[in-house]
Amino acid sequence: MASFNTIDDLDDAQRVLVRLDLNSPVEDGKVQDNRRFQRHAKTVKELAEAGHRVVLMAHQGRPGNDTFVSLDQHADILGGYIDREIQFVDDIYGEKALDAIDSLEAGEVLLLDNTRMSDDELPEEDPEVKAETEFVQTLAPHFDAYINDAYSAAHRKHASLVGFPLVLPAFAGRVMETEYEANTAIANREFDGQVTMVVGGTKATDVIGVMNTLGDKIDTFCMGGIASHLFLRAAGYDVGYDRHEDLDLYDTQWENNKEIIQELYEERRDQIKLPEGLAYEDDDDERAEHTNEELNAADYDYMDISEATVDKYDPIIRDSDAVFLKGALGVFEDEKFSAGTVGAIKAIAETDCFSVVGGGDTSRSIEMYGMDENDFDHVSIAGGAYIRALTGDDLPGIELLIDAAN
Ligand SMILES: Nc1ncnc2c1ncn2[C@@H]1O[C@H](COP(=O)(O)OP(=O)(O)OP(=O)(O)O)[C@@H](O)[C@H]1O
Ligand SMILES: O=C(O)[C@H](O)COP(=O)(O)O
Repeated sequence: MASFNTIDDLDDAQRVLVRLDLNSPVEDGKVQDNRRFQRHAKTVKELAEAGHRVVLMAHQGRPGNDTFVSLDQHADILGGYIDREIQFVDDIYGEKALDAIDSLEAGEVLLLDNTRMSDDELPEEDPEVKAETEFVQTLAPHFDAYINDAYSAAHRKHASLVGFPLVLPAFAGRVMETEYEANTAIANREFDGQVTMVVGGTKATDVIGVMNTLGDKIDTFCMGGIASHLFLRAAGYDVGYDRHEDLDLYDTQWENNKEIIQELYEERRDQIKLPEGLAYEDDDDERAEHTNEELNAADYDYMDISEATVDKYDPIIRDSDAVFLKGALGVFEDEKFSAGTVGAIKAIAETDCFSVVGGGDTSRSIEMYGMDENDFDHVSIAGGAYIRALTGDDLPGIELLIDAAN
């Protein structure tokens, strides 16, 4: 396996700039604690205890979304995991940020504000272009080393991820190391028996990517979440349309992908298991269900797969030698709509198979519903990056760390 330098290779008493992925669900303006904080805390704690001056960068949401918030709450949550204060500055590379960076003492930790508040961060561009941005050029001279711990964002060519490795000595953090090793090993692994992929969540392109690339390696796809609605629509059912102007879950994804969804559905009909029905909230705020024939996209938001679908997927999972899950099968954050996700995850946990659960949001369901990370071979805090690793795609953020080591 190709390799990179890690924090074991750092010189003593360095000024380190560390990229984490603390991108989290936000409910009513409140950032929700999750496994990303817990995992990254290990890297931060180790660096601080070793006496480095530690400056952290991370993103949250995207401009225009209601999850696009400042990182002040993130500093408190992360600090709780490492039992030391994490200072926060509401600036990224302006005078305020540079003053705070330069006054840091050995062993102290400072979090800069949401990297996506800088116009230099988001457009996906080549590393050489990102390295020339004001963002990178202003911050880099204040540091001895750059550490990338953001495996789950390594598929993005953003300034904080691909610009710095060209101008500073670059190292991998502990999360980067662990996820890279686990996901690369998984991508190359062969299984004797049945291999099942349970796919859900909100990002249809992730699901399509996996089906296209791994279609011959995976025996069965059990479908839930938004992607299942789009495939049900390809199968002729009345579902997968946007009902809310402010929530673009379906129409754009359908417009951009309809040919490929229809083609995949035709070509792989035996492999693709679709829901038998979907659940919605009735007038008494209770869970109710429609069979596929009863689906009515004009009047209902469908938020989970039906109980009959849970029963259909259960034996498929239990008969498998390997199960990969990416994305939730329903809106598990609301207990009423957790049956699909919890049913699948419980069946995986109880089966003696090789199992991987992936997805930043999805992996939260494990603790929420009383299960344990140790019930699975690997729980990845990455979503898009995990999918790309499974399909063998290179992750630019990691390629640059490998280049830096050679
Ligand atoms: N029918 C549905 N309607 C609306 N949201 C849904 C539905 N089914 C699943 N979801 C949502 O999908 C989310 C999880 O999937 P998502 O695509 O965000 O991937 P993820 O697992 O968090 O990976 P990533 O790290 O890429 O974000 C959950 O928060 C869940 O509420
Ligand atoms: O949560 C994620 O999957 C990563 O942080 C990447 O976020 P993005 O999909 O908004 O680029």
